[in-house]
Amino acid sequence: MDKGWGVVIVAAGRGTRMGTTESKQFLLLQDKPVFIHTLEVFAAMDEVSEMVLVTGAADVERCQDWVKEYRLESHVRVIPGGKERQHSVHEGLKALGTDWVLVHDGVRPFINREQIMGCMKAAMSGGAAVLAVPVKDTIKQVNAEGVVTATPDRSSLWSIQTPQAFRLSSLLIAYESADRDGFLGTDDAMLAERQGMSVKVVEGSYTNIKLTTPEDLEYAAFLLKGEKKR
Ligand SMILES: Nc1ccn([C@@H]2O[C@H](COP(=O)(O)OP(=O)(O)OP(=O)(O)O)[C@@H](O)[C@H]2O)c(=O)n1
Ligand SMILES: C[C@](O)(CO)[C@H](O)COP(=O)(O)O
Repeated sequence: MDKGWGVVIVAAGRGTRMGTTESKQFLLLQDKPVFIHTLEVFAAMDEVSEMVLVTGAADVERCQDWVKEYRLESHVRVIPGGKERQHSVHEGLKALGTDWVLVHDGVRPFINREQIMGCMKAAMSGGAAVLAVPVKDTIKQVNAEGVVTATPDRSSLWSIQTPQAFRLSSLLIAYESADRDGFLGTDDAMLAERQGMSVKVVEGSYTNIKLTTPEDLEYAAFLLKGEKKR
């Protein structure tokens, strides 16, 4: 029997680039913590059978309280993460018992069902898929002296987002291999690519931002106002 889809939402980072006292995943957007906005999108999907929220060890209890407050306790388990994003994702993967997995950043609250479904469908036909958008700027490679060394052809460059979708057993093998080799990647697909897996890119939306630096909060408030009007 197909054991369906599990979701790992990572929210164990410190948000150093945001520079706030409170970690960015716990900041309020229209009175609701950022990570709750994110959880609610996945919790509303019948296609999702298991969901794990990975947070800092010191934040597990207050996250459980928030999860109860927003009536998500039947959907979400809260577990402690690790030092880097990759370690947190690995903890989440080990906690799941599904056939397929979506990995998503807790600080990308503007994801929607349509984009998630696109990613799931592409993974089920090809094994792995990531949401992404074509880059809008010209990208240059620059050396330590601040001098341009190359201008890659923009038509082949994409800005990679989450969710990223995989067969759980394959991604676990990729994570174990990275762990053994001391390899640290900046997204989940990088680890799958190391195993020779083919990763399909699914075009998403420029509004699926990762809250990273202070100006992102103003844009997030603007986006949320627009959502409420619809
Ligand atoms: N040890 C870590 C580090 C990051 N993350 C999560 O990974 C996502 C994307 O990471 P990023 O934006 O880099 O978050 P931070 O590490 O918190 O930010 P910064 O690098 O500015 O400190 C976030 O939801 C973050 O909470 C995590 O679960 N565990
Ligand atoms: C996984 C990710 O969100 C894809 O864009 C991103 O790579 C996370 O990177 P960060 O260094 O943790 O911001």
